[in-house]
Amino acid sequence: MTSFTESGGNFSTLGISKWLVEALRSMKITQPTDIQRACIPQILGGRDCIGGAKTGSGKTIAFAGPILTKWSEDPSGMFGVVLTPTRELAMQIAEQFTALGSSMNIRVALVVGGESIVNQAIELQKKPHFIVATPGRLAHHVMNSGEDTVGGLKRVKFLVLDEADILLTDTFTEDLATCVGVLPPKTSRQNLLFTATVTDQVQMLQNAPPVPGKPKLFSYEVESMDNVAVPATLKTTYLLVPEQVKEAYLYQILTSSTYGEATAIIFVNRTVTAEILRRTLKQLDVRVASLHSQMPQQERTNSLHRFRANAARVLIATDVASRGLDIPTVQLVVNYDISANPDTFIHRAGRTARAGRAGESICFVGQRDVERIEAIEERINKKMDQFTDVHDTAVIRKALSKVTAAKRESLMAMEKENFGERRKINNRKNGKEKGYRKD
Ligand SMILES: Nc1ncnc2c1ncn2[C@@H]1O[C@H](COP(=O)(O)OP(=O)(O)OP(=O)(O)O)[C@@H](O)[C@H]1O
Repeated sequence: MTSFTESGGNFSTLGISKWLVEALRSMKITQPTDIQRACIPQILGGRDCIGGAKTGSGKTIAFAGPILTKWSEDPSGMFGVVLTPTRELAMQIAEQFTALGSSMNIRVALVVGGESIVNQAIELQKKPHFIVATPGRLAHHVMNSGEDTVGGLKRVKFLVLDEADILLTDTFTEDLATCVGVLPPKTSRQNLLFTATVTDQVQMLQNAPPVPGKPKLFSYEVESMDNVAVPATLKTTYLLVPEQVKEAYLYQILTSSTYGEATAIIFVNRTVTAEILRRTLKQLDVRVASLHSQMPQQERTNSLHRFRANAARVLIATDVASRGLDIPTVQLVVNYDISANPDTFIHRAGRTARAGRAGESICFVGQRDVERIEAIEERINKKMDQFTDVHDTAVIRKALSKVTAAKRESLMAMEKENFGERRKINNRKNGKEKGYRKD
């Protein structure tokens, strides 16, 4: 059974407020998914909650629904804080809260890196109902602003860690502690953790002893019948590709009769690869945008807008785009590079095949990637099929020479613009790029 199978009940019977049921209905959301059905009543009942469910299965409404219901009973002061690992995901969640709560005049502050600190402080002083933030930037405000700006945090009723597994890694420990340090004590707030990949750190919290004076933690993982960790509607394939001709294969796929119109995200491991690919594909007239941590925030935001609006149909991205982004039109995810962490595959591939839709993931496999693919197959409990839509001779004949020329020009332009040097300076300023930056 998938999370999108209807199995009775609706949002009203789960306890969601009438105004919010209406708001959901206007978005054509009427039947709760499994994770929503399980978690909403428990959260409304005052329990902390750890929710694990596949990508695209509706975790956001599983927490937004009950929080907004509770808030509307007493819509004053700062009510909740939602923390996420990336800026773009924070933007998306802030937009969702704003859209859902618009009829109730909700005020949502977005507090993320790369945007004006002063403007954010002004927003915080206006006492928004909700703060959606990346931990680094919220920690900055906590440490550098006065009571008038962050004092309201002392009274929030809810803390949400979305993509909890990554927020519980070392990268975020310090900032998370700073943020949580100014919230009310654990016993006086509800803590909600959601993730598609329940890691050992998340499990440790599941097994934590009960907090005296607090309802027992509710921990729920949606079980799939087949035990497969990716959506049932996701087709997973691999393609053996020699390192030197990866660009040509990618170009061939993106311009083939099957995928020539497809909306696609291409995941790479390094910002420099993203930049080379973006420039190369642009020269070859593919409508392309990119998203990585070496871009100024305004460019990141513009890129994502262009991609969402289909002004670009291919997005080249590092793992800043692998978590949570909900772009229903994405049909294809290419793992151009394979990540060393199998969970990363789950999140990347999860940018397609969302909410019961079909989608496809292709992994480019070089000689050194074989073990990584095996680890992914073991993690997701599913064997990938071989991708057969592209043929070597056709690739060589049609694509290689023009792709090589376009790549050469791209590299020359990047050298002229000093891309590598700028990257090193940025890395020194921000801590080394690991897909996530402390922002
Ligand atoms: N009950 C529902 N009925 C129909 N669509 C829904 C329902 N709940 C959520 N959706 C839609 O499903 C999509 C995926 O939801 P959401 O972004 O919350 O997934 P997620 O589980 O958080 O995924 P990820 O793990 O990738 O962050 C969204 O477009 C959302 O609007």
